[in-house]
Amino acid sequence: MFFVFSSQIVIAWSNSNSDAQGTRSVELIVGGDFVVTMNDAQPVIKNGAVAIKDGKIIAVDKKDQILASYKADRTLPGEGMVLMPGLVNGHSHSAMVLFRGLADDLALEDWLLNYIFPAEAKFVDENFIRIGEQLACWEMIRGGTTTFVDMYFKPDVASEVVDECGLRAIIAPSSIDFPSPNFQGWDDAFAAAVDFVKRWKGKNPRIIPAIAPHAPYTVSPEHLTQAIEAARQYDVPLTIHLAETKTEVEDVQQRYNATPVQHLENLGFLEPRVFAAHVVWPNESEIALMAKRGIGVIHNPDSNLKLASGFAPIPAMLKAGIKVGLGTDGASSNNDLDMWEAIRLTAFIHKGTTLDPTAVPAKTVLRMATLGGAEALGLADKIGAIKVGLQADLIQVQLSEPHLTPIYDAISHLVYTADAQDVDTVIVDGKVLMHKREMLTLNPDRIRLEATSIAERIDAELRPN
Ligand SMILES: CSC[C@H]1O[C@@H](n2cnc3c(N)ncnc32)[C@H](O)[C@@H]1O
Ligand SMILES: [Zn+2]
Repeated sequence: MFFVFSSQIVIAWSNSNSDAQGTRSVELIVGGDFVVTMNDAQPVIKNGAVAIKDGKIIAVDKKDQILASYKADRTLPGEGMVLMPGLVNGHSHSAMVLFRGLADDLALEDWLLNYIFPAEAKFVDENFIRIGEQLACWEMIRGGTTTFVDMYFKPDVASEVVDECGLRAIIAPSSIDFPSPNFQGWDDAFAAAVDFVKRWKGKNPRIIPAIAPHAPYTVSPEHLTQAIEAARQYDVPLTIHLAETKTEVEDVQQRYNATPVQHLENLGFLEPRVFAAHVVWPNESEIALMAKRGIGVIHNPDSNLKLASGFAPIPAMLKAGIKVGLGTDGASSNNDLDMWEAIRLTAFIHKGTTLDPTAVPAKTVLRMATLGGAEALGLADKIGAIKVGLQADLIQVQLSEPHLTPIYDAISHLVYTADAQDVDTVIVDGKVLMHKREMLTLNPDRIRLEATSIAERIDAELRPN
């Protein structure tokens, strides 16, 4: 009988009736042949499933058990698939996808100063950001990224696109001491960034505003201090490029008589709300310092290799206890937003540079791409694992392709073999953004057309013949 007086009684009734097929209502049940949770209490569940209500994970168990206990509006059983947390791209400049392939085979300083900054000054406007952000979100959803950090321009436009497509993002309008699109220099760029943070803080649970001074070699010590003070005042994350190249280390050393991480320490800048991209060239004492101060590090192996920046000492950072996540950087230094490639490169290059096959094992890399990234970004109380109470940011990865056959170990396949095209379904906050590889919140054909027409205009201006 259902004449009950509270929902608790309904639950008690349903639990006491072992034959009841799904008696507790949920929005969604998602399953997989392997559920890779990133939760040490139940690391991989064979034939598992997750029940989702109000966008949150409310149960994780064997599929039979979940189906017996919950009645869902929709079930995505995930036969022949892995279910895992969505990937966290901890560093990108999303709309730079429109500069993909524009300037290759250059070292960072040459690439940035002589090609990218001038192209941004010329071409970045609202339409560029809107279409670039849509293209980036399409690519990220297609490849299983559910949260990303966007350090770029026009944050209101970027946030609108993120809101519409359903992804989760930290939107970090960058401030720099030089003129940048729409700004004369630091003062107006930083004022606009702070204004964005004030307006967006707490506004949308999927969009977290942040402060982002570009780097120690492009932002003065006074301005770096302003940046961290604003991040503290508004209680938001702060992200920065740090110790990316040897040239930066020499430059900062010469100007401020300290290496880049130490320079930030001298300014009282380092604290857990800070996460730094790259950190390719820290010395031993700086690694210890970053661990002590609790800052996050985002490793971008594709970009560090392509721009010939070097190999970040990730094994030493992990050993020191630093929160390390993975990122792609912008698509102009990668040249894509594919986290699977970042995963695989991380797993491979550190074995090669240390001559130690255990330097960064598969499970550690997968953790960096999910929970480790969430920790570095300060979001581990919300995302990064399949665990009761966290937001339902999940992906199903198809295992039936030849390169994934046969399967002994799901984590091995995810790290050493799978790629972006194998992602079948993407869910953020319990909402399905892609299913059977079909985009549900973005229009790929229109985005492709508009991106192509922007690129044609850029090409005609840069290469008139
Ligand atoms: C000021 S917004 C962020 C700026 O960082 C630039 N950028 C992109 N990739 C890198 C990188 N790897 N290192 C430093 N700056 C970068 C972008 O082109 C943009 O001008
Ligand atoms: Zn970057």
